[in-house]
Amino acid sequence: MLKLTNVCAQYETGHDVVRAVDHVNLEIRENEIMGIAGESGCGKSTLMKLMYGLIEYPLSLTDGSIELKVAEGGGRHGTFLNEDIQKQWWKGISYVPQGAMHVMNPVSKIKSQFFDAVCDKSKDKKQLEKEIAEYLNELELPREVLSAYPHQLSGGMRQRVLIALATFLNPEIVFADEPTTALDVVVQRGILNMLSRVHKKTKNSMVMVSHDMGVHYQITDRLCIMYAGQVLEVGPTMKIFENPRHPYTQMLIHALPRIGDNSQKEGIKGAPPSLKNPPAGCRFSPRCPHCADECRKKRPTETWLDDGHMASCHLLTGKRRESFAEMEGK
Ligand SMILES: Nc1ncnc2c1ncn2[C@@H]1O[C@H](COP(=O)(O)OP(=O)(O)OP(=O)(O)O)[C@@H](O)[C@H]1O
Repeated sequence: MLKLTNVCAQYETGHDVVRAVDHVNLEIRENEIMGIAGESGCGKSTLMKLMYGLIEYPLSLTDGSIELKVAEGGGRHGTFLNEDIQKQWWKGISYVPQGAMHVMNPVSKIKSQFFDAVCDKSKDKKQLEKEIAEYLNELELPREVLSAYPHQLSGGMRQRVLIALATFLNPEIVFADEPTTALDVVVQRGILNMLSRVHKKTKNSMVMVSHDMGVHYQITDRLCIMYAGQVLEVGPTMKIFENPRHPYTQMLIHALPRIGDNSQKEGIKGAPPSLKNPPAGCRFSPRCPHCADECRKKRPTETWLDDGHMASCHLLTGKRRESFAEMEGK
């Protein structure tokens, strides 16, 4: 339903450009939760903005296309390209941005924020308020939040209100950017449960950006691993956790703490490259323990493995494939 083909996008910053997204191919399917993971600055939020059609200065799309197909129903079906995806905001697709406090109007009660977002003049206000209260109730939020200002709610409650606001009109795709960041683990679990509940009820698709692999493990169906503006691996989440194919993903997963495992966990040495002047070849090669000459020179192609699992690494192609498979088997 949402397809990115060879997408490249950059930010203009005075004299320089930051190539935040580079040749990305990705598909969001019906009724799935797709997770986007990677280190800070790898382009996760930018990719999400592009999928949401939020393409405005200093960000521009320099190559490729983003195509949204909305199914029949509600009089909003059709195919929308790039910036035109904005025509589907709220009803067709919606966005739960990072930082609930910053995106809500601090001087407006939650009720007014719902009325502004829903913006259905044909509906009687009392009826609309009743529907909103019923929806909040379904999501286990008290109706009293409607009379509150954002600062009167806790961080977790504000985030839940934002999710309710974004999903009230039953959009076909919900984008959530770091929905659990800066919340303690108990509140985090509540937010993840709420997202799962909305997903099960509406059967919509969700795209969730998080740098927290634990969050992806708990909630996503498929996972996309980004590094330095590129997609290194995509596949069913469980497959990626059980059998990560890209060395970067392997290192990310091996660095996760596990109950009963007291071994010292090592972080990934080095730092991601600058997106103003990224290295030729594989962008992970300066940090990769398997780096060879071809990795420094040539960008690896996408290699599709079994069951919709893709990784982009020279170890998965040509002669090195067999020796890598042998080494992994040991
Ligand atoms: N408005 C902007 N102007 C210039 N550069 C930007 C802008 N927004 C982001 N960038 C740069 O684009 C790159 C990708 O940023 P992006 O926010 O998409 O990464 P991210 O993976 O979401 O990071 P984080 O997890 O820290 O939010 C980074 O190098 C960042 O500095």
